[in-house]
Amino acid sequence: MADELLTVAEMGRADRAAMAAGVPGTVLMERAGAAVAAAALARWSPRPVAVLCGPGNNGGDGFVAARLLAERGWPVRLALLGEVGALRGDAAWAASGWTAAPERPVERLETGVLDGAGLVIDALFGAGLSRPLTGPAADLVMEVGRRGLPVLAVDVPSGVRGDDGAVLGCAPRADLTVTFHRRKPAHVLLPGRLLCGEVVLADIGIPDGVVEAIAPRTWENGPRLWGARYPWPRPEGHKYSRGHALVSGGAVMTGAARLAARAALRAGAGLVTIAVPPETVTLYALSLPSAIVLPAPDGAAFEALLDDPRRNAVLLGPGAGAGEALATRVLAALARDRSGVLDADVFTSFAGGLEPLALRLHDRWVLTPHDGEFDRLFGPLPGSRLDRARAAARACGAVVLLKGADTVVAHPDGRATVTTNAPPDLATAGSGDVLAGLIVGLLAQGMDGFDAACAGAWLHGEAGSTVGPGLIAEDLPEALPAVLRRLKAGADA
Ligand SMILES: NC(=O)C1=CN([C@@H]2O[C@H](COP(=O)(O)OP(=O)(O)OC[C@H]3O[C@@H](n4cnc5c(N)ncnc54)[C@H](O)[C@@H]3O)[C@@H](O)[C@H]2O)[C@@H](O)CC1
Ligand SMILES: Nc1ncnc2c1ncn2[C@@H]1O[C@H](COP(=O)(O)OP(=O)(O)O)[C@@H](O)[C@H]1O
Ligand SMILES: [K+]
Repeated sequence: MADELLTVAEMGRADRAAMAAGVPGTVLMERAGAAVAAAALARWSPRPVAVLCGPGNNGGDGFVAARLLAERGWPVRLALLGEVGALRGDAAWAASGWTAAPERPVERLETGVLDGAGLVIDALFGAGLSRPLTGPAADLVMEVGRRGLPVLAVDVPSGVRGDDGAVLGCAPRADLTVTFHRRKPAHVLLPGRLLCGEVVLADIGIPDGVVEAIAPRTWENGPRLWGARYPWPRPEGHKYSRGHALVSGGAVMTGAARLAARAALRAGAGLVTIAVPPETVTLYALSLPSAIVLPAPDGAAFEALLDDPRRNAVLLGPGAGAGEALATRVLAALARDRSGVLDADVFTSFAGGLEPLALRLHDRWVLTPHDGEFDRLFGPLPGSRLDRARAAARACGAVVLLKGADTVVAHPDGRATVTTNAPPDLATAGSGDVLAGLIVGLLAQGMDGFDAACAGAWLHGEAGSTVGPGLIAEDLPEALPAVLRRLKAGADA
């Protein structure tokens, strides 16, 4: 499946470009409807179908699918929101193909159309959804849910907004969603992703050059985006050529930096130094034999460690304790030519204002807030998670990774990815510390900020899926070798 995600506006441009290149709209619609019918035939045994059509081109796709399933002998009932006479353009053409047979009526959109149905094809609204579902459309969607009927959604489940996956009013929970040419953000962002079921991407004959011309800025995260630049160890390499991460460890919440350091080592950093309060050296050293544990009693001692240019990537925040001392360490790291990750308590330490950070940050730094930390640092920004992460990255000049079940990574230049492989088992204490450690480990090996954030988020999700139920944060670094072995086998192929 292609990784690009097209906004509704970009998809509109793709449709128009295809038509300008000589592919008529009716041909695109015929192929879209045929893909829907084919998906129904592939997934379900022959059964009575209720096709719910809306007043636009999404409804047009429904008319085509209805005709093709009826031609295959499936009992099909079709109901339309509005009047056939009010349909325009390609949708009117598609409706005429259905009504050409006198035994195929167009029913009013009322719940009775569901009687006897073993499958619902939801072709009410797709890209054109412009306001919340109300009236008969909402009634039908609610009734489909009450009856527990299987649903095949055309493009998106009706009520789900294509650009952000938000539900306007209500939307059905589909078993299968057939979308066209490229997926939209709604197929990967929550709650939309959870309502789509399985997503099938259908080729409707829009030439590939069209996507290149549109140059989309959003992708589903995966190794195809960054795998070619993954920093695998080289035969002629040695530990000093694999980077040296410096992790700042706290006095009380010592687990956070230990988890992060272990993840940085597993991600392949040649060396990891943890700078810790002197009274905790033994504790850190005993639990992490492969890390270098050095005492840093104060800010000056930490700066002395930073001054060694071989320590090329820095992690600040996990378990650090919010306040002036942490803020000073962050500004000291940013004053030097380093890359790094800012996480956890850093966001509280700079909650008063972004300016001191924004003045010094650049795109070899990655900020990894969850939603609460994000709002603390950037304020309550409007829009989808994609919009908000992009605006934050632009505002601070660094890569922003907004954590969650649909983690977004955004670069200040507007590129963004959505990560879809993270299981809910990752919602456990310390799992974010492991993510921060993975990213700093990759930065230490020379990956750029965007690649390191994307690769880190993806590896984190894969490690989480490998462990599955019962996962605790300690398991994640240990799951990494198997994940990396699989990644390497794919990358080498
Ligand atoms: N040539 C094309 O443009 C193609 C379009 N395709 C299909 O066309 C769809 C987009 O078609 P449209 O742009 O016509 O949009 P839709 O069919 O999604 O809906 C547009 C219509 O619904 C109305 N509407 C929006 N929200 C409403 C609400 N909550 N309650 C009542 N009415 C509402 C709008 O005023 C408009 O009349 C895609 O999702 C896809 O399924 C496919 O056939 C592929 C080719
Ligand atoms: N429901 C979920 N599904 C998938 N991943 C999740 C979910 N909830 C949280 N996560 C992931 O778990 C990690 C939690 O990080 P964080 O909130 O910083 O926890 P901690 O500070 O305890 O380490 C993040 O990577 C986040 O994306
Ligand atoms: K739909």
